[in-house]
Amino acid sequence: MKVEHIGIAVKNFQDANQLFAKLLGAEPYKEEKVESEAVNTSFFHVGNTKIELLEATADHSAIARFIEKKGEGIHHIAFEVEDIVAEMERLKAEGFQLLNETPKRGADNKLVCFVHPKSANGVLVELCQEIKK
Ligand SMILES: CC[C@H](C(=O)O)C(=O)SCCNC(=O)CCNC(=O)[C@H](O)C(C)(C)COP(=O)(O)OP(=O)(O)OC[C@H]1O[C@@H](n2cnc3c(N)ncnc32)[C@H](O)[C@@H]1OP(=O)(O)O
Ligand SMILES: [Co+2]
Repeated sequence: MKVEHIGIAVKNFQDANQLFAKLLGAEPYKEEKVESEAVNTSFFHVGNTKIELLEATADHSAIARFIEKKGEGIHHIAFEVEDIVAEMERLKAEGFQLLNETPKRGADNKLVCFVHPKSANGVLVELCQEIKK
């Protein structure tokens, strides 16, 4: 398992993209709107992992609610898994609370599932499996 990306909740997508481009010395390799999560996302390569910036596109978005409560900042840690269904079964059996019954389509060509922060010491965890072409 490796850290696939670190998700950061931001209020202003353009400003945040410019700031992280300066910080990392590189432009994002991808920008993608994900309607199902009501977010705009951008991705930066950082070594063998990534930074994902997330801006809410609607008030009901998880990112909007997070920023309202906690302000901008680190939102989640995503782990890359080979078989997301098997990992979901394993975590369920270990007593972790999953936030979706089946994998759902995420950004950057992934199937994703989330683990409730209450099950993970206050950290929102995302599992990601690459969708093979
Ligand atoms: C586009 C896909 C992309 C990808 O990589 O593919 C993404 O990463 S999308 C990311 C945005 N989508 C999600 O986060 C979906 C999963 N999240 C959720 O279902 C909710 O955000 C949830 C359940 C984690 C929290 O929901 P909500 O904010 O409505 O509930 P509460 O405010 O009552 O929160 C409950 C409890 O959890 C704490 N909390 C909330 N968010 C986080 C967080 N990101 N990290 C840590 N803790 C979090 C919140 O403070 C509450 O704790 P309490 O002690 O009761 O205050
Ligand atoms: Co993510």
